[in-house]
Amino acid sequence: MSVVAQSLIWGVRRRTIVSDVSFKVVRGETLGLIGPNGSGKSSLLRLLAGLKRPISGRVEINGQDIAQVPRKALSRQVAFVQQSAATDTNVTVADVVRLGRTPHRSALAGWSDGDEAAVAHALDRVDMASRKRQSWQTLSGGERQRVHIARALAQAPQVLFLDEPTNHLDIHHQIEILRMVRDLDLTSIIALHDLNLAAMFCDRIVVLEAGAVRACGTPDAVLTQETLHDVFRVKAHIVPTPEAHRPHIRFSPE
Ligand SMILES: Nc1ncnc2c1ncn2[C@@H]1O[C@H](COP(=O)(O)OP(=O)(O)OP(=O)(O)O)[C@@H](O)[C@H]1O
Repeated sequence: MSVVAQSLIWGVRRRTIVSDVSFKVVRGETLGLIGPNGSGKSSLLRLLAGLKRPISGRVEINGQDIAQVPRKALSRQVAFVQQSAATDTNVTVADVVRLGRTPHRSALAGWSDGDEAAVAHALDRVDMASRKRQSWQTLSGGERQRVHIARALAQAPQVLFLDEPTNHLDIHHQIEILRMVRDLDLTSIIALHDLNLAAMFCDRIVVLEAGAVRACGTPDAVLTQETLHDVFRVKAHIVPTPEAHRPHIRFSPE
């Protein structure tokens, strides 16, 4: 499914937090959202996922204005992995992932084999199948993050929004999760702080600065010395890699 942001504006009181943001993500694409702390990445993701209403502008998913789509129908299409999603503590890992099936169930239908298979598959994808009976409360931060991703996968969305999904993850699981998201047959938009991971796994990157789009394009077009200096206030060398459009950034300590 395609996602289109059209002149999105959002803010609180007199402060504009998302400032006239427009871009298009095509079906199957993995878009990275990068920017300094407070640049508006989470706010923009929430607008795109329909969790916040813009002051003006609109979001279209597959050509449909999401403001016109009923919430349950939207949650069959769109899943959102939040930065620090709260979860009731007195539940098992499998219970948390089962919640992902909610949009697909009617009040009358019981829990089906299909639901159970979706949960098992999602747990498998994030390498947590062996922990399904473990209490949520006893998981490490990285394991919780992987279970939240499994919940989103169990939702069987066509568009996946992830806010800093690699927070808390060790390097193996950072790479595994981003590789899995890239290879899923769906459209994904991921807020990331690690610019090298964004370069490795995103087809295109949007750079946000003070709520506005500063640059948008392939990793090599966007991750330039100038942008890194101006937006992130760091000195860096951009090292080409054998993979087209996917540079490696070497940060300079000075
Ligand atoms: N509901 C709100 N009320 C007031 N200010 C808000 C609200 N939501 C977001 N902000 C402010 O808007 C700015 C952007 O926040 P947001 O969380 O979108 O940034 P971010 O780019 O995701 O940041 P980070 O990289 O630190 O996670 C921040 O300065 C934040 O304090």
